[in-house]
Amino acid sequence: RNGVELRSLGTSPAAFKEDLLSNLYYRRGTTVESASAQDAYETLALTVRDRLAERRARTAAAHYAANPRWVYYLSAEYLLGPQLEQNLLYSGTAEAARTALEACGFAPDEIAALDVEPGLGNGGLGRLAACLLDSLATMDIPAVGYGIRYDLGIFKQEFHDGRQVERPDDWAFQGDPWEFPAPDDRQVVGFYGSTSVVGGRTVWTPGETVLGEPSHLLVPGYGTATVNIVRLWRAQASEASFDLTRFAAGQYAEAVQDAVRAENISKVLYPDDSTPAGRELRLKQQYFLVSCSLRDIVRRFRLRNGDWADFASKTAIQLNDTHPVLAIPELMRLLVDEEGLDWDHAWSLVRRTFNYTCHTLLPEALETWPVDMLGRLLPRHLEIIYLINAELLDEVRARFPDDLDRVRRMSLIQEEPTRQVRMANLAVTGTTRTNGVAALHTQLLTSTVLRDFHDLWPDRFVNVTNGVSPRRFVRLADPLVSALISDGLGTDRWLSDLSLLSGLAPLVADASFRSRWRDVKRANKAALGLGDPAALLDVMVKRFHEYKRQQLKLLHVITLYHRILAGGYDGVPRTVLFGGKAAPAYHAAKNIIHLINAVAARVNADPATDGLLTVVFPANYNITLAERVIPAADLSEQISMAGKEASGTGNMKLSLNGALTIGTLDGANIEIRDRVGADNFFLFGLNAAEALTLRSGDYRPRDHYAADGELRAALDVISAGAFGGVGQEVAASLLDRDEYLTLADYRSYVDRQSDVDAAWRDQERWTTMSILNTARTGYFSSDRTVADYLTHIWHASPVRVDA
Ligand SMILES: CCc1ccc([C@H](C)CC(=O)N[C@@H]2O[C@H](CO)[C@@H](O)[C@H](O)[C@H]2O)cc1
Repeated sequence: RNGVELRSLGTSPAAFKEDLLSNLYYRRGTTVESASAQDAYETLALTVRDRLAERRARTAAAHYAANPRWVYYLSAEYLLGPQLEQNLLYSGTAEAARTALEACGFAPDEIAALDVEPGLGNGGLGRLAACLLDSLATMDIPAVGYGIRYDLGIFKQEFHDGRQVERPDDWAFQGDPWEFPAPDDRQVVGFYGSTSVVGGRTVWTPGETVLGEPSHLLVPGYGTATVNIVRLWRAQASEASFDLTRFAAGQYAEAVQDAVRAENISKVLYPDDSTPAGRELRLKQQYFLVSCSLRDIVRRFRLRNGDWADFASKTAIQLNDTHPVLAIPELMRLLVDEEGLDWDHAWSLVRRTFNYTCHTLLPEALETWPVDMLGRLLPRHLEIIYLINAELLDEVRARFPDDLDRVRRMSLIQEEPTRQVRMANLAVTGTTRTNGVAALHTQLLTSTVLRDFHDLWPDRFVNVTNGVSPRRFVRLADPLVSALISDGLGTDRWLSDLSLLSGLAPLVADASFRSRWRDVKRANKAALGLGDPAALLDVMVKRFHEYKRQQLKLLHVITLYHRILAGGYDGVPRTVLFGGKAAPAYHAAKNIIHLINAVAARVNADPATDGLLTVVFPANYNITLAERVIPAADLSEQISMAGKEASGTGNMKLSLNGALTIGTLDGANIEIRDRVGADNFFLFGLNAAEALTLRSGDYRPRDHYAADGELRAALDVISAGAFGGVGQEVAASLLDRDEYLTLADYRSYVDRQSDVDAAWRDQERWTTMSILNTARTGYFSSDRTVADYLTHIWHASPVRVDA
């Protein structure tokens, strides 16, 4: 644009080294001789970032010229992972960087270890958002991710006497070289206050305002010039908030209290991943994200478009679960109150602009907000929600006359026991498409929690099965298997077309390929350094939740221990690895963590288990650790109660890295099994319908306790306090309630584990199954997921960016 030519940065090692040195001097203000490792890291990051920023400039120019239809992804969470390795790979400068660093006397691995990961998410939902952004850029789709730049990310997990202890995660303490602050795009966000009608228009006068300052990170595409962005908002006090009078009077705390109050909005990520904390600050965070992002989206629309009628055709906004659903009444407010559009026109634009992804089936995870809290914080939005509700219920009454129960169930307002706004109902009502994240999940959504809405608007519901980025979770995490795959296929094009993995299937007949495949897995286990690399590495890594049933894996461990103590043990040597955090207020999950560490201490200390059974639980499971554990795994534990795990994405990452799955017919496990073949999947347990029947019938967990000696022994040893008196409440809740049918699935699970042992003993058979798991799970690429979103929901097209 305006004929300004961008000088392109050289890609040669010499050019890279030259830039690294000049950045060290001019941007870091130090010299090679006196530079610290942190200096080297920051300078390296800037030098790599510059090369991506050059592509970003070209991308922005191409997008401006194309005036395309945009995909905007609104998410309260992003688990982007460490940025350095990714940006070295995507900029093609990994080798040049290593040579330049060594030439300057820096140790590349020491420098890379300084790369912190922005832990701006809890688990599956946050990581999916990051994988989708990676695929959108790789597929040249004009897209922006919007989120919150929390000062403190997901807590750091430490174990003290086996108990989880949470430590604040001040991830940007050293600053973040990858982000671009953009203070000139600040937005003003209002809260509280009141509304009045002036000249037929409603005016909201907020009681307080804060500023939203954006900074963005680059989201490079793989194997293409496109570089999109993710824009993260940080709350700041409006300059007027510092109270000089109070300061002069020595009331220092009071002088800054408004500023602190404002900044608190983006201070910390809420560490819950199932039960909403229901705190007003969380609601403030959600509106803060929505208000800043919609204003920025409208600003961008106006750069190239003048007619509101074009807004929906130029803008597809995806709501990542209910957390950003206030965007629906907020856009109505902007269009009706600020832009003066009439209600119906505004409503049709809003509905055509938004789409909603639901990520859960747990009733307690579906957010509702107290009417009085929402009405106090956002008075105009509550009015708009009431108006939307009135129209909805008119439609319901017209379609299902005299069905008061249905009206009560579908209302956006829950009346009993307290008046609450149902965010999932608002999400379905105010969007064009609602999708689940796996076939079973979408089917259950439309037949249970959202059944009424499916009855009213069946075509609004569509399934889009999750996926994962093969660049992050195969190429970056597992360079050894990536090299072997490229060698086996004779190309590395599989990295942008994962369906090519199917070309590996015939290689199961090639004994040398099988042996190289085994060597890679063993090398990855050795690199992980947890347990004997020759042992079967049995991995369960995910957030702790009783529906995911880490407690079932633990009962299996205790059963194996008992079998070893009993003598004549014929199981294969096994290392059982747990990884994952529990929400700080989720005591049942924290008790399970405590018990796992107590059992591990006992099993690992007992010489009887040497060479047979080891239990490891590395603390602080995050993307960085996942990238080390997943390539090393032989067995993937996906053992949730059927009908509870919406999809799972760890299951996909582990299969793609050649781990075999033991699992239930839940979430995406079903689709993984359908693709890898029943012979290459260890299935067990009740399916969703059977589980629901048992759960809603008179399920008595004690019957299983009474009927199964090994189960009884495992529960008794816990209840007896044999593991340092830890975990008795875990055993008690399994015997009394067992909400997630752990005891009902125990026998089927433990017996299937014996089949795992049998398969492992035949290493050629195991390796064949492992190669077939990788070969047949190309479908679970987030590129395929994005292609499905484009076909069924977003309808956006790629814009070519010249290299
Ligand atoms: C309000 C508290 C809260 C916060 C986060 C959530 C998320 C929806 C929980 C989550 O991460 N769900 C997971 O999303 C993944 C991506 O779609 C799925 O693969 C997992 O099955 C699902 O548990 C629920 C409730």
